[in-house]
Amino acid sequence: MSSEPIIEVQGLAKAYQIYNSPRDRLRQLVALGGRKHYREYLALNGLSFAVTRGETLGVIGRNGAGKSTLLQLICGTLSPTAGSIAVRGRVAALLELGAGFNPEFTGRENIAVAGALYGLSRQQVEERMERILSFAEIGAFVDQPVKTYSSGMFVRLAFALIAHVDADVLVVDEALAVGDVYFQQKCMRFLRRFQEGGGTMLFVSHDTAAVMNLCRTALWLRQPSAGDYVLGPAETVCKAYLQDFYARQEESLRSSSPLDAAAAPAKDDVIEWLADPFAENMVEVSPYNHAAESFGQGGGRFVSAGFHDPEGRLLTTLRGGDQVVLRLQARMEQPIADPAFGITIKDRLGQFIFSESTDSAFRSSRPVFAPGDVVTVEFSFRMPILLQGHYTLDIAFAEGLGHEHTQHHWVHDALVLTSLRGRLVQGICGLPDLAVRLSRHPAREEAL
Ligand SMILES: Nc1ncnc2c1ncn2[C@@H]1O[C@H](COP(=O)(O)OP(=O)(O)OP(=O)(O)O)[C@@H](O)[C@H]1O
Repeated sequence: MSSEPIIEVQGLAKAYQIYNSPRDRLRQLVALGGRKHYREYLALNGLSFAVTRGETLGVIGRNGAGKSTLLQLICGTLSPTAGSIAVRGRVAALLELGAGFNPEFTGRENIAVAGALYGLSRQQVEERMERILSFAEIGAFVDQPVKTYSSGMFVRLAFALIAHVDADVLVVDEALAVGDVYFQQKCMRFLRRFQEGGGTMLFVSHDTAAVMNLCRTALWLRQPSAGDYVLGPAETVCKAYLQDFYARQEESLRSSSPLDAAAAPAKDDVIEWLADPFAENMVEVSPYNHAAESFGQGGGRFVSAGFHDPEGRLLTTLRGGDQVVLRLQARMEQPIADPAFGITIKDRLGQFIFSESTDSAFRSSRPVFAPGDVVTVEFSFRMPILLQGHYTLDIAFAEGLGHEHTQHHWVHDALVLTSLRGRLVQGICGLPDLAVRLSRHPAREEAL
């Protein structure tokens, strides 16, 4: 990673014109003598920062703090009122995916036109066309006008293009929330590969956990109109942002419902609480996705995967904290010595929540499989409590011990777990069998 700044922002300001009525807007159009029929609102004021090549900068701020304005200025879709922006390289934006597509053109034609706008030569577009189209997974629709596409197909095509334009800088908004869970995971895999390959990224999110996970540094647009920004290590900036967020929340709570702490009655000396049924974490489980993206040498291939209860019944719904059995089945295509199975549950950011493998379990027994064998492996465990949202399960079948192994079949997002509700509001996962106990030792009563 070099320390050369790839993005340099100096004294940036952006003023919007605010009209009190449509009539004022018309008046302004015909105004003479420099009379103003609008107020100016400074969305950004005197912002300076630099991003070095290979760095990912997180941008956080409350609603209306100016995050989209900043991204659009960097992409060149807005021009600054003052200050300068220098970007040394090709910028691609995961903002309004597909905004530039012509609805009358086919997928193939749109890729050719948009690819050229991103600076690809005709030959490069031709060479990459099939890869882009297969990445987009839109099948025979590639030769249909994009106006006939579903919203998912449209977004996939636009994303496939972005993933193949060799961008130096990626500008990413919470656009990642678009598309289905498979598409989101594909996005995250691409972003992580882009980072590992030395790409530079600007990542805007309301989610501080996402920023801390993906970014080394962060910029908080605290009060941009007053030129108030915080720039520093992602963790420090996110902590300060959260502290401010809670301080504001407390303030608004205090002003809306004054609480007289002294008058609060303490009825019981001991309170015991066991996670109640209404706080149960319900998780839906999808069927095994036979068409899921995968890679590997193919010496053995998965044929099924599913969660079961301890009695062996296939589950379509389970609860965080339940004892479950994750059963995987694979058919062998060639002789296999030292097989290994692995599982990983990932959150929406593609972050590994937990991973397990048979590596230690098989180390002493060292099983051997023959071609045609159908092998079943079962992982039994207590399901962790999950936050609300989508999770996916990757499964892998490999050959070899420890780090020395050949991957035969790694299936991305083989199952989707949808956590519908639960008591958990933050963290990565929660504790099964949580119990809470409070004891109070009353103050000694004064002798009468
Ligand atoms: N075209 C516009 N005309 C007038 N004001 C605008 C315009 N676009 C944005 N603003 C104002 O500028 C400020 C910054 O808006 P911006 O959309 O950049 O914030 P944001 O941080 O992206 O917000 P959010 O998190 O809600 O998407 C807001 O107060 C917004 O109302």
